[in-house]
Amino acid sequence: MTANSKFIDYIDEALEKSKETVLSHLFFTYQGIPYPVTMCTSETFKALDAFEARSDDIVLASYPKCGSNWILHIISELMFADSKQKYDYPEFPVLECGDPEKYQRMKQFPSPRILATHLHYDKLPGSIFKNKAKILVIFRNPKDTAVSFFHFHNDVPDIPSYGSWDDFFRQFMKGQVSWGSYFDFAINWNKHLDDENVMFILYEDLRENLATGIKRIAEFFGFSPSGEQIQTISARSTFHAMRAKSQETHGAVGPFLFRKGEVGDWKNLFSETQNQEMDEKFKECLAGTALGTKLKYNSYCQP
Ligand SMILES: Nc1ncnc2c1ncn2[C@@H]1O[C@H](COP(=O)(O)OS(=O)(=O)O)[C@@H](OP(=O)(O)O)[C@H]1O
Repeated sequence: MTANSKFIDYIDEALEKSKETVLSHLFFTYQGIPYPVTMCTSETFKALDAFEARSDDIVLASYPKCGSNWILHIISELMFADSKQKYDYPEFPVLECGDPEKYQRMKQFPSPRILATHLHYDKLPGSIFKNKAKILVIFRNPKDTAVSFFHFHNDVPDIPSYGSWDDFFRQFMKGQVSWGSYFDFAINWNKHLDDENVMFILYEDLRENLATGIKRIAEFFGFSPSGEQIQTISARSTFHAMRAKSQETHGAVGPFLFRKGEVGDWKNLFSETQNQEMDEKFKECLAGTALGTKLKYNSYCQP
C-alpha cells in the first residue's frame, strides 16, 4: 500500500466528515442495521444489490474490530509473493463503503479483487454466492471486540466519542453501534460456517500461531508460497511490524487502528456486572452452536 493509495484518501475523507458529526447523528439505519453516515449511504447500498461478484474475488468478512486490516495485509502479502505485483487498492476495500459508482469502476479492475466487508451474512450481495466467490470469515471474542471498538471511537480525535465505557457497552449490547449487533452477526454466520467456499479463522488462533494461519489462508485461496515466503510474511504481519508502518499504510488513523493487538484487554474495562451480562448473552445466542465452540469463549472470555 502506498501513501497515495485510494485506501488512505478514503479514510481521510471519512475522518474529515466525522469532524462535523456528533454521536447522536452518526448513524442511519438501512434494512434494520445502523451504519455510520461518514462511511455508508443508502444510495450505495441500493447500488450494491446489482454488484457482480466474480468467482475469483477474495471476500473477507468480519464484524468491525475483529482483525480485517490484519487479514487484508496478509492477503496482499500472499498476492505479492505469488505475482510480485503489489495490490494497489484501486478502491477502498470495504465493499459497502464509498460512492454508488464504485461498483461500475470495479468492473474494470483485474482479478483477483479483494472485497472486505462487515455486512451480516444475509446482507451480502447474492452474486457472491451465485458466482461462488470464496469467503474467509474472521471472528474475535466479543469482549475484546467491544473494547477495541470503544477505544477506536474514544481515542481517534475526529471520531465521535461515547461519554464513557459504560455508555458504549450499553449500546454495543443493544446492537446500536456501526454495523449493528455482534451477536446478530454471529448468529447469522453460525449457519454458514460449513458452506462450500467458506473458511473460518479465529483472531486469537492467528495471534497464537501466525505462520499456521497464513498457510491455511494461502491454501484456501489457492496461493502456494514457499516456507521461506511464509516466514517473511509472518514477520511482516505481526502486530508490531504492522503498527510500525501504520502511518504509511493507513495515514493518521494508523496508530489508533493498530492500538494494542492483544487478547484479554477486556479485563481492563469490564465490570463484574458487564461480564455477567455478556456471558448471559453469549449463552443465549451461541452456547452449544458450532460457532460458539469455535470462538473458545471459556478460554478467552473468562477471568
Ligand atoms: N497484526 C496484528 N496482530 C494482532 N492484532 C492486530 C493486528 N493488526 C490489527 N490488529 C488489531 O485488530 C483490531 C482492529 O480490527 P479491524 O482491522 O477489523 O478494525 S476495523 O473494523 O477495520 O476498523 C485492533 O485491535 P485492538 O488493538 O484491540 O484495538 C488492532 O490492533
